[in-house]
Amino acid sequence: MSDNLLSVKDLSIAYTVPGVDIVAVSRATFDVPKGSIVGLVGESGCGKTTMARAFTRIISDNAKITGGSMMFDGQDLVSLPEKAMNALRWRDIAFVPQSAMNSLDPVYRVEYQLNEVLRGRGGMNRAQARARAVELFEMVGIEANRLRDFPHQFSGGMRQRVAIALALALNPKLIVADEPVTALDVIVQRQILDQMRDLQRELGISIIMVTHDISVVAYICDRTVVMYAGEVVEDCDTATLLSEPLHPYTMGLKNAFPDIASAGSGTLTPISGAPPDLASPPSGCRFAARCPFATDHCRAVSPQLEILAPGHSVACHRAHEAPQLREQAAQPQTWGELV
Ligand SMILES: Nc1ncnc2c1ncn2[C@@H]1O[C@H](COP(=O)(O)OP(=O)(O)OP(=O)(O)O)[C@@H](O)[C@H]1O
Repeated sequence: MSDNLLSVKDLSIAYTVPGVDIVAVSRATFDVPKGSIVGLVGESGCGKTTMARAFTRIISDNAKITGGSMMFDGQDLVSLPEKAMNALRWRDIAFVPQSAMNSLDPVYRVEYQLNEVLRGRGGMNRAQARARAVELFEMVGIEANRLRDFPHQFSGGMRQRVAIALALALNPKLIVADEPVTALDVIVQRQILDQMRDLQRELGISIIMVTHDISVVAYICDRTVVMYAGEVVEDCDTATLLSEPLHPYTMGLKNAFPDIASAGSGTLTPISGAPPDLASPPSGCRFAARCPFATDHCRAVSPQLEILAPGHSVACHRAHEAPQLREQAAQPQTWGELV
């Protein structure tokens, strides 16, 4: 029996827009161990949301999974018939979308929206649904008398808690949360992340946490998958990833974000430049144009994701030189304008 709840292997997802194919996710490979929080981190546009949505198979009409597998509890979500996939949604895999306002309809009271899931999908009767709604609100720290409120009557942080309550409604095994704390101030972020961690431990569920902010993964994730331009470039337990990153992009991300636990002190060094256009990515390493350590070989040949140490994969030709590169990466001048 595998210790992984989800195993993603060589997953590719492409969007078709007139005249071009945008490969938003390219041969992504990583595992989500049972009972763990796994972060998917990378800059905007690197394919995190596309991949996160693929786990529920609710993707845009112009998107297509073009290869690979997603083994969830013994079933491949890529090839699962739609009826079986639909049965898994909410019950086994629940999604918390990027903005809680997107998941809450402003014209309906929150209890009505919980009922849609509890009664509509969970088959509960009125009394069972009411009891479960009260329980869910207690779990996320909101008083039950607020169930009759409309979404606009809640603060941003509370709306996010409601979205988490909705995701927990039918006791899923996996919650996929897309930037669940991004729009919130750092104190509320910390409260919500603490609560997600407590609930995850209490219920033994797994969470995939999608974020552009490495301080969020540092705060809450057991493992972290770093994505760049549609590819997984590093995958490791979070403590090792932060203390001994092997990929220059991970080293750069670490310098670019404040520490959530210290509420943002210290100097930040951004990675200059922008990710490549996914409609025509470069043939070598996709990060080469922004990497202070790139060589001609990096620009010419795409590095494969390889296991360099137990549980630590990286896609970088210079990963074996990481200790020296880390020292240089810690200097802000290393990340000055690249030509
Ligand atoms: N419906 C769509 N049609 C065409 N291209 C799309 C569509 N949705 C996303 N893309 C493209 O796919 C790529 C990956 O986008 P995606 O939203 O998955 O990235 P992301 O890392 O989640 O970024 P963000 O945090 O900004 O949402 C981007 O180049 C984006 O422009």
